[in-house]
Amino acid sequence: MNQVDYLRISLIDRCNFRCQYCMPEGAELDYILRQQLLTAEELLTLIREVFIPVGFTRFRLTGGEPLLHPQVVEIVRAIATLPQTQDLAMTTNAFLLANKAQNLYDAGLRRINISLDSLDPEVFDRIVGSRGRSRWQQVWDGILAAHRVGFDPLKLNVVVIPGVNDCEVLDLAALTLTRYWHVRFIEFMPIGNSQLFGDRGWVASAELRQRICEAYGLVESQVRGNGPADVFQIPGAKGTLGFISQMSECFCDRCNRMRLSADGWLRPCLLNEMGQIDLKSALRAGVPTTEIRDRVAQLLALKSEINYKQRESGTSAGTYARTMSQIGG
Ligand SMILES: Nc1nc2c(ncn2[C@@H]2O[C@H](COP(=O)(O)OP(=O)(O)OP(=O)(O)O)[C@@H](O)[C@H]2O)c(=O)[nH]1
Ligand SMILES: C[S@@+](CC[C@H](N)C(=O)[O-])C[C@H]1O[C@@H](n2cnc3c(N)ncnc32)[C@H](O)[C@@H]1O
Ligand code: SF4
Ligand code: SF4
Repeated sequence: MNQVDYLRISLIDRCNFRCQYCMPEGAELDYILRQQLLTAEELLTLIREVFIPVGFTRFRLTGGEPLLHPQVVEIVRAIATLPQTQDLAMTTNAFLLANKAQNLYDAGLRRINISLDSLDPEVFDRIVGSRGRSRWQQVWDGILAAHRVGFDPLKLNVVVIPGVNDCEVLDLAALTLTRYWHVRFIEFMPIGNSQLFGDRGWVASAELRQRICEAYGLVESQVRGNGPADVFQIPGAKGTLGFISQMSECFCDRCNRMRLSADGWLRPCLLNEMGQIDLKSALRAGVPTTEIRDRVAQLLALKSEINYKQRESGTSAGTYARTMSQIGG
């Protein structure tokens, strides 16, 4: 069994975007009430006294949109300075990044993954739900700021939606020719908007690789990371191309992660709701962290049984009580 040492932490379930595939405009979402959110202090207590002692050393801050958290820089600094932290990264939509990139870097964040689904501002705004105000330029400025500040590796996440942005795959791949950026194509999962999925399905990574290979050639490659991407490179390119193929392939047998939601629920598997435990309530009820640690260790022992197993390529993964933004995608 793989060692489970990677914790994806959702700092906040709210978001300033409304991506069609995640939390589409008009969808009724129950946001976590402020008093139900883990405080920064509670989060750091759990990391220091529960997660690190049971073997977690790699952390990713995600959401919702992690940059909306008012103490994001302080949280980064606190986790980055723990001697046991081997890796700390963030996944963000970059809308608020331009002004925060330097502070995050100075606080110890070194790598960042940014969602960028289109190079065409109109298409982008349609995907993220711009509500009449274009968002593309501000996101692009955030990416450039992250590059300038020195985040490395700097990865761009593209959820490929058939008929919406799949025609841009070659242009997005071409970003890696002259830049040290790492573009990753993600198979759209039916977890936030299954209606969109029902209409159009998803595009298999193998098909995208074929298209890119015919245009530019493609060889196997590598980039630092803890996730499920298969990494390739256009020969001679500065950056790499990653393919995250959760619909067409099963990478659950190499699963190395758990997720902590913004309200303190620990979730052993993204696609299976079994086994979750409420760490915040335990902490607030005064349960000693040594006992919470034992509960997490027991869950770790069960994780391989909970890992998603009902995968059938191309079919819906089921319906979920929580969206990606709520779980910490
Ligand atoms: N099915 C499944 N998909 C995942 C999981 N973790 C990440 N993904 C997918 O991978 C996408 C990219 O995740 P990122 O937040 O960029 O993180 P990562 O790929 O783990 O990051 P690196 O450490 O840079 O490799 C997510 O949006 C999901 O679509 C997982 O545990 N299960
Ligand atoms: C939930 S978001 C949270 C972080 C940040 N707001 C962002 O968008 O990067 C994390 C990642 O999940 C991906 N994602 C969200 N819904 C998805 C879906 N239905 N299928 C595949 N990936 C999805 C996003 O594209 C993003 O890369
Ligand atoms: S994918 Fe990220 S940016 Fe888009 S709605 Fe979900 S949480 Fe927000
Ligand atoms: S679906 Fe579950 S078991 Fe599979 S990689 Fe994601 S978290 Fe791990």
